[in-house]
Amino acid sequence: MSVTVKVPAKVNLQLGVGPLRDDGYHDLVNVFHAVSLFDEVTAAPGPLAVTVAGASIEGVPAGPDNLAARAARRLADHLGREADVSLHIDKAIPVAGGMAGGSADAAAALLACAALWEADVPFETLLELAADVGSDVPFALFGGTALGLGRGERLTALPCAGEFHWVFALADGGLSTPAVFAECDRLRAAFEQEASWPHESPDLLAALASGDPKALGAALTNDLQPAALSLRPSLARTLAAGREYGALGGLVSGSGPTCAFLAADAAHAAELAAALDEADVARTLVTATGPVPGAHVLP
Ligand SMILES: C[C@](O)(CO)[C@H](O)COP(=O)(O)OP(=O)(O)OC[C@H]1O[C@@H](n2ccc(N)nc2=O)[C@H](O)[C@@H]1O
Ligand SMILES: Nc1ncnc2c1ncn2[C@@H]1O[C@H](COP(=O)(O)OP(=O)(O)OP(=O)(O)O)[C@@H](O)[C@H]1O
Repeated sequence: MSVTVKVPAKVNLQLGVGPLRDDGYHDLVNVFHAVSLFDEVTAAPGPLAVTVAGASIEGVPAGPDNLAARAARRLADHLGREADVSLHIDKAIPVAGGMAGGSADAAAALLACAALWEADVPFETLLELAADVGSDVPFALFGGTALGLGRGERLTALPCAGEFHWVFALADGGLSTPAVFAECDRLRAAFEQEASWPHESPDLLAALASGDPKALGAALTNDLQPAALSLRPSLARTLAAGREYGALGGLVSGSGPTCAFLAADAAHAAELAAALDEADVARTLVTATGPVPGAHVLP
């Protein structure tokens, strides 16, 4: 018997970063949006092991350090049982790309193990266990569009009308999330910018609620973008090309280096992806839609 869970990537529509906390994290105003790029995680009985397959999986640990294995151990601890599960990850979400691929696999592993072990774990408890594994993990269970406060783990669903069409420009190599947060702090100190408490953007929330892509494109913001650009200056060219070829909006996704561009509809997304491909400003271009549901067991 085995259980397979499908889990989406995310893009951050607003990422407001507050001051550094004593525990090494930053308080965030994090508007998450789940998009149709998916990993699949399959759990089967056996000694704890992780295998990974996919076209671009360099740097993904196969073994106990994989976030999926950490999630399985966290659930096993909670249930007071052995983490006797063999996990296989089929990866399509870019690695270290700012789209929460590892967090997605952790969320999928929690759900797959709960089903495999026939453990009746309430959704609220799964969200708490998810937050112990990483700040982005609860949202991968939650899906849709949501506001994340605290480290990003305190979630509230946001109204979102219709479907948005995205183009993702994937970069060569990843960026380390802690390094990008540290660069954000360094830049703020260097330019004597006081980190203020972020607030939800009313324009962004209104654009989501009305399903207006033009308004959403104009309201996208990411406080980590200057830090990602500082560590990876070539992203400035990618973002400029998106603007030049008519994206309704564009930004670095989370800690980067993936850049996300909003299109008016499916045809516009395909055109934009082709133009950016031709301009040679990214390793590869993929189109996706959002919002999509969070992690779920496949029949
Ligand atoms: C950039 C985002 O992807 C936006 O959704 C997330 O904030 C990152 O979430 P994540 O990858 O799950 O990050 P975690 O594994 O929880 O934390 C990794 C490291 O990122 C930094 N970190 C993360 C989240 C947060 N709110 N403040 C931080 O400063 C800390 O240095 C932390 O040690
Ligand atoms: N299942 C996994 N998939 C990808 N990376 C993993 C996984 N488990 C552990 N890792 C490690 O975590 C690092 C970051 O991977 P991930 O793909 O989650 O980054 P990310 O998408 O930038 O994350 P986020 O958007 O949450 O900041 C990888 O470089 C790898 O060393």
